[in-house]
Amino acid sequence: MFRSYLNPSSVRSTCRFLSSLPTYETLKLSQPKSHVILVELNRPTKLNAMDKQLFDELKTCFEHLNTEKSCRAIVLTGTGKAFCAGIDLKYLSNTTVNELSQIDDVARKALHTRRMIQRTQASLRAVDKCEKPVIAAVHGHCIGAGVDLTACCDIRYSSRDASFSVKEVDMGLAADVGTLQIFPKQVIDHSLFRELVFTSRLFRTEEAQQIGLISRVFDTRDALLEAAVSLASVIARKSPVAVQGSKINLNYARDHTVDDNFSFVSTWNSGMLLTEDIIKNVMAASVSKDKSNKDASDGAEFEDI
Ligand SMILES: CCC/C=C/C=C/C(=O)SCCNC(=O)CCNC(=O)[C@H](O)C(C)(C)COP(=O)(O)OP(=O)(O)OC[C@H]1O[C@@H](n2cnc3c(N)ncnc32)[C@H](O)[C@@H]1OP(=O)(O)O
Repeated sequence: MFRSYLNPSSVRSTCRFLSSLPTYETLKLSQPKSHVILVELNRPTKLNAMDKQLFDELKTCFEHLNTEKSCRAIVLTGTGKAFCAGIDLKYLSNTTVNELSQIDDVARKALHTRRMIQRTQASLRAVDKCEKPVIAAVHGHCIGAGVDLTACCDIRYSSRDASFSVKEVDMGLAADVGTLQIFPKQVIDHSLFRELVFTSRLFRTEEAQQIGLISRVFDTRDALLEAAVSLASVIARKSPVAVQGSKINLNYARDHTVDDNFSFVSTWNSGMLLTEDIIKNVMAASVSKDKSNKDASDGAEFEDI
């Protein structure tokens, strides 16, 4: 299906790029447009539930894409009928019951668990820390760690059939890989968000939009993917210095005080304002003015980083 997005001019760079990509068992990668990478969680028979291998591969994949020059924007979705049904319950019980039963000392049990949690956090944080914008395209079930994963994405779109649950309270735990750590800095309706966290109840796109979890909803999955890929392509045509600098500054601002944010960006831009991309944008804008183009960066082509 995604091959239909390819246009002849991007085919050569697509092939060059794809041949250099590592392959994964639990992820599927493709390049639907120039500089856009589609990452699909790929355990469809388990509704893309996340086991150790998927967590590990997710981290490796996003760390790779972070420095991959041919990638400027990423769409993250799931194969099959769901985005993600959360942590793999077999993996969870293996790590929390079987492995711990072989350790006697309570402190050592705690440290073993802590390492497992931190490993899982590092996997999802690789998405958050990736300097290329990540657009989540959510369809079907999005449960537990699936919601955590969307919290690590920059933009979240869904299809109308999507349903969500912050399932962790029903599992007897506080969500620890994104939902409670990132969303409180982003959601609009904190009262509804807390209700959804405390009850674990399933909610649909209307409430997901109300709290600000989802920004746009599409009638079908095809329309969702087309919109997500097309948005990624718009972003990928912009100056990567500006886009990646914006993501770095947005994440920094989320995690620091206003004073810190102003200080950080002054230092950041003291170097970044020297980029040739500014000249290219100014020139493209003056040309586009003549031609009444809407998009100032239309026509400008930027070097990969
Ligand atoms: C330290 C780490 C911190 C992380 C914490 C994370 C916490 C969480 O993620 S809590 C949430 C855990 N997930 C769940 O509780 C969801 C479990 N799944 C379901 O309730 C149902 O599958 C669902 C309502 C999503 C869909 O139901 P449906 O009838 O449409 O499909 P099923 O026949 O149930 O599922 C199809 C096959 O997928 C397997 N599967 C689904 N979810 C999981 C999962 N989370 N882990 C492992 N496997 C899962 C399901 O067993 C079916 O497989 P099979 O039996 O082989 O056909």
